[in-house]
Amino acid sequence: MQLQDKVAVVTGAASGLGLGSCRALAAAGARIVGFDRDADRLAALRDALGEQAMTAVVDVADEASVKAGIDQAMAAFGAVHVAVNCAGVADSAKTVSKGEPFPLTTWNKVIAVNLTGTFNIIRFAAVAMMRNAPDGDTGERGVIINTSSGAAWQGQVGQAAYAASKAGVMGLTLPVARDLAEHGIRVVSIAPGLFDTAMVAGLPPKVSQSIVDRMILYPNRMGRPDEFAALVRHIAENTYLNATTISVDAGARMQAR
Ligand SMILES: NC(=O)C1=CN([C@@H]2O[C@H](COP(=O)(O)OP(=O)(O)OC[C@H]3O[C@@H](n4cnc5c(N)ncnc54)[C@H](O)[C@@H]3O)[C@@H](O)[C@H]2O)C=CC1
Ligand SMILES: C[C@]12CC(=O)[C@H]3[C@@H](CCC4=CC(=O)CC[C@@]43C)[C@@H]1CC[C@@H]2C(=O)C=O
Repeated sequence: MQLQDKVAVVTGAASGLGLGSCRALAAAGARIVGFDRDADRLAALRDALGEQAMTAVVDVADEASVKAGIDQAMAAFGAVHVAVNCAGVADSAKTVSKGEPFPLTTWNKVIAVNLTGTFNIIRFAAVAMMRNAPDGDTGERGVIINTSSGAAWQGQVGQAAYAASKAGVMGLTLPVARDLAEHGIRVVSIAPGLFDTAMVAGLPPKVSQSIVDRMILYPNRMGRPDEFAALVRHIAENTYLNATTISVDAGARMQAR
């Protein structure tokens, strides 16, 4: 899809990979609709991108909030062509810790934001995309890009909920692409390795440094949000990519424990 003057909804837009995606899609000429639950940092995004962007405080886990956000995007820009799911949380706990089972509040939160939140955006964005005229050459009406994680294959200690949510994102990619193919809508997920964002800044430095030192092949550093965003842009522009999950992880391979 040619991105010039298209409308891209990005969740998790106030930080990290979502913010990087907003910048890259805007640089390609798209108008940006940034969703996040962090109102203050959304204001900074709007200030940076000016009239090319609108923002809305949206909780992706909340159906009514997502519907209202997509309605706002339609009212402001008249269409949705691209949806990028980056909103996510990484709360962790061991399956049993000090004799106590994994708190279900933590499980439910992680699944609600990472998995149900992704599907909420997919559902409402797809309805909006179906209203687009098909592209004259390709028949394309839209593209949906989700963020899974290397943890979908190789979750670490304490990551049962996070890894399950990200495996869920990977798992829905093919059936949703099948559902939407007849409407000219593609669905592709990305499985990032370790990227330098606020989420990773929340890890103990020893943990992130040990992943970088021992588990990343080359280049031996964390990824930058612009490197993730370059892949988002490529997926949006390359109409032949569909129904798959692409890793961008510098060859990260985790040890058993
Ligand atoms: N940074 C990394 O190394 C990796 C990140 N990921 C995934 O990439 C995505 C983006 O993460 P980062 O940019 O690293 O994190 P981040 O913490 O910098 O950004 C996440 C954004 O999501 C927003 N958010 C959280 N819950 C929300 C909700 N219910 N509704 C709306 N917005 C919400 C936050 O306010 C924040 O702005 C996440 O899904 C994460 O799981 C996956 C693999 C590696
Ligand atoms: C740290 C975190 C969860 C993970 O363990 C993954 C990491 C991204 C790089 C990875 C790739 C893999 O193949 C294995 C898993 C992992 C090390 C994730 C970034 C954010 C996740 C987190 O829990 C943050 O707090």
